[in-house]
Amino acid sequence: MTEKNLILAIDQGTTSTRSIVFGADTEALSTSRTEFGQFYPDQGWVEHDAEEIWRDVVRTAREALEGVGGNERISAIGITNQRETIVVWDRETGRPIHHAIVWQDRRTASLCQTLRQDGAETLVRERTGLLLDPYFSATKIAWILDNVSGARAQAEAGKLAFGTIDSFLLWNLTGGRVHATDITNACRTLLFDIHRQCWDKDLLKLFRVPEALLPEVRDNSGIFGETDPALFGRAIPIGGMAGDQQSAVIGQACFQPGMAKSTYGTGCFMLLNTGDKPVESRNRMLTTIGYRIGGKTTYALEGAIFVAGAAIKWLRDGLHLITHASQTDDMATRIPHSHGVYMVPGFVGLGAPHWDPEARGLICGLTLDATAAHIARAALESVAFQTLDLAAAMREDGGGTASTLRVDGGMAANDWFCQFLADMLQAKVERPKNLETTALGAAFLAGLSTGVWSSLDEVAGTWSRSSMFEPQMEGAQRKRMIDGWHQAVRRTLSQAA
Ligand SMILES: Nc1ncnc2c1ncn2[C@@H]1O[C@H](COP(=O)(O)OP(=O)(O)O)[C@@H](O)[C@H]1O
Ligand SMILES: O=P(O)(O)OC[C@H](O)CO
Repeated sequence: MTEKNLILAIDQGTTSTRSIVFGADTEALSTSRTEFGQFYPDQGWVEHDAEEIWRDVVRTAREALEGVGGNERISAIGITNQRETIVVWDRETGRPIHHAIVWQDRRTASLCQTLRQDGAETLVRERTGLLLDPYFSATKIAWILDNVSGARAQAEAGKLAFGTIDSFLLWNLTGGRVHATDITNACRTLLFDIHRQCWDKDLLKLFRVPEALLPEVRDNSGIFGETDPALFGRAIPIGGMAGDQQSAVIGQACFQPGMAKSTYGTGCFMLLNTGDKPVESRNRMLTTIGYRIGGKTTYALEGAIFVAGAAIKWLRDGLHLITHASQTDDMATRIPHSHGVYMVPGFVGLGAPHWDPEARGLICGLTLDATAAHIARAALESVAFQTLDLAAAMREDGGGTASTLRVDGGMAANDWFCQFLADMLQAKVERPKNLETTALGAAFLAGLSTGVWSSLDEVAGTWSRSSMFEPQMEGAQRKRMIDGWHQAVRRTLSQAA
């Protein structure tokens, strides 16, 4: 019999869907990737077509499997996904009743504001570790139930299902047999108590979400179900699921308290492992579940920045200053300093630590000798400055100071950025050999449940570094730059900080 020691990881991100087959040595043997449509039906609204996402998942998975000669050696599938984005679908037909509402969407900002004024934030914070912000899922679910004709009544009658993207994919992969999610996705909905680790009736009432909509919540590693044989030629177990940022924690092997990773994709998400205790933040960081394996929960502190690589994408698609994201590396290197130009990429408001959905972006400090290179450099710098703000907040929260930050995601390929990040953080920045850390994390979770890897220690042993960046910048220059950044941020906030 052929040995089954390969894992198919599905990484369903905000702008792209990837399927990657990994070997037991963590090498990516075959990859298929596709970008998909972003819909902006109104100001601050962001939607995806969940059916397009599903078709892309099937196509890329089939292509990745073809790259390794078919499904014969596949032990399991792991799923990782953009978090907080919601889908509501009809249990009978499997069809979504509305486009997916994406984590970046701000349409429920005023509802969040009303709930805050009514004093609901304390309850939300205590139970979920999160804040009342349109970023999270609950208000988006309520929006669909209130705006799609007949949806609320159907939801109450148990005819509809809600899921984050992992759950929607699992439902479809299993031919509509399994309605489940994993704990890292559940804990981002605003409906889940991270201490008791269950859906919370008070929160369901607060957000007016009927319980009949909800999926079952499971550990990150374990058999969630088997694929419909019609999809990939045989039934394949789905052995692991996690939200993409937590999956990157696994892929970066940040298994010890005090270890931190930052993923630079569309947004940037920094997670610090805080061990088996949730750390409450005084600085508007999120307390979240890092992973739960074998019933054992590891918590994390998280700083969420909504725009990281998206600022570089905007230079390309909005301003047409560049044709490839990687050009920004050269542009930033060519000029000796930023010339006092700052960009605050508040395109969809600002996340941690400000949580200001009404803030908007700015570029400031322009003089006639500023060039495209200064703007490109300011965009890269803004992501490092934001990471610095997160690190400072986590330090004050007593979450510890990571002397080393492990980075991944598309932007982490940029050497100039990684060096500037090390300079700002005054910490070492480590880049792993495999930058597809998110997908690798999902592969680890799936492979742990089917015996491809036997323990987290074995997984940690596979991590290896490709580059290390150490702080070099002189103190006074660093301070000047950081002061300028904070002045620029103050100008973007909707209410003076
Ligand atoms: N060399 C680079 N320098 C700066 N930004 C980059 C570079 N390569 C990719 N990016 C940015 O990284 C993002 C893509 O990263 P990725 O991890 O694929 O994101 P996601 O999973 O959110 O779709 C894009 O927004 C792109 O602009
Ligand atoms: O698609 P990414 O990689 O930017 O990740 C999105 C996050 O999960 C949103 O919380």
